[in-house]
Amino acid sequence: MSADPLLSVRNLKKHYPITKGILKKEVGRVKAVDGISFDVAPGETLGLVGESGCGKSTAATSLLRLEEPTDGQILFDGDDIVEHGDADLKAFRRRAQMMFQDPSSSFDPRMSVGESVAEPLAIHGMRDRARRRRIVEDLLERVGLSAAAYDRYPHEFSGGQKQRIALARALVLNPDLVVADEPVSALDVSIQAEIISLMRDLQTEFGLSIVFISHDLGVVREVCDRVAVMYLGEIVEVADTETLFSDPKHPYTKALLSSIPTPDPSRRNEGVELSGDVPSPSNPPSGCRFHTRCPAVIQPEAFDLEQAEWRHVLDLRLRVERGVDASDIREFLVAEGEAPTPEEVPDAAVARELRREFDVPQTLSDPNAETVLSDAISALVEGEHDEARRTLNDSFSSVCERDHPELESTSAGTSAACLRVDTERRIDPPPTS
Ligand SMILES: Nc1ncnc2c1ncn2[C@@H]1O[C@H](COP(=O)(O)OP(=O)(O)OP(=O)(O)O)[C@@H](O)[C@H]1O
Repeated sequence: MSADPLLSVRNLKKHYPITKGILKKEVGRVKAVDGISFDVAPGETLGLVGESGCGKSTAATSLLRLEEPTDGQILFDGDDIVEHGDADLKAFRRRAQMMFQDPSSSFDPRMSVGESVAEPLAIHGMRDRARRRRIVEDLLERVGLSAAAYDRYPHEFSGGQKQRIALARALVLNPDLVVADEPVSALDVSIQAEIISLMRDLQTEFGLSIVFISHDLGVVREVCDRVAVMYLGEIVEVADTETLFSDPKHPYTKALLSSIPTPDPSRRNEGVELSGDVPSPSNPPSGCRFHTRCPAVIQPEAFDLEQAEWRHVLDLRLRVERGVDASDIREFLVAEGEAPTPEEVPDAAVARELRREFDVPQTLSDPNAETVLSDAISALVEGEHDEARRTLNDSFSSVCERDHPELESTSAGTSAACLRVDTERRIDPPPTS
């Protein structure tokens, strides 16, 4: 980015307290946004993408101070808006607007479209009603509606038209920044394309910076100059859009990209499957937050397992840590007709079922790893849960669980927070020219 950034977010955090009892004692925190940093240049569109619940909307509302951030700096044109008092905050709100996903709930049904769009002008002190009307009628035309829309009511318009009206309202104060939270997700695909094209035209016309939030990578590719990928409250990769799509570096970005439907039949089976559930932001995993699901999670140097095999072994270990009861497996095998009673189910069948459940091969490709695993499984089958857990933990732990990766520059000239990227960078530093 050549120009000074319009917006610089540094280590932004938003934690929500989890409270209990009538005294509302804090018993934990949802780390919805947990230390994100990024810049947006004048006239640039930055995409913020990630699965549902990763903290995109919280990032949006916190960076506009619609909610108070827990920590961090938000520099807008060089001033930290976290420090702003009421007057400065009001001045900032003229220059930074928000657009929401659902156009239907964005409008007061009792106010005419014109009154709704003109409302920010009135709030910011424009008393002259006729002048407000002129500005709004002009804007309604620029978003592809007619000036006559001024006196009509929101229910008379379709979803796409309402989003045009929402755009007019976001632009009425001639802002420098618009934060758009899933602005086209509620619309039909054909209408989405119209609104995206309109946003682009208006961005050029108004010289706007946009933070564009979406879970839809296809839309992000259409709209954004650069993209920041979020996972569980953190940014894991930042790249210009074309590089992100052609040369993603973070395993999470690769998985997100591979889930986009493709019409090319030869590429349909390239999907990277993510294992495991999305962990809770109130208790995020240690080290790299993605290690519980990452297909590229690093294995201990002592072993040489196939990558997928290692992933499954680690899944089994993480599950054993939470508790696996061999007697449940015995009951299951009785139901499957393996034996008449749980006591009669052979130990070997329990061990086989446990491996099958986690897609772990009946014999691992690395004999040393196999010895450890079979010892641990034998302990588990005999009800020695702690012993099994210790054996697995001693041998099958990953550096990804211990070390938290920071955003580092990659060989593609982008940034990613992954220990593999860090290793690659150290082995093969990018040219410094
Ligand atoms: N007011 C709140 N109190 C407690 N937890 C919250 C609050 N708002 C959001 N969260 C939690 O913070 C996390 C991030 O939510 P957020 O809505 O920012 O994610 P998102 O990526 O925008 O998801 P979506 O696309 O589904 O809106 C979620 O676990 C959510 O449940």
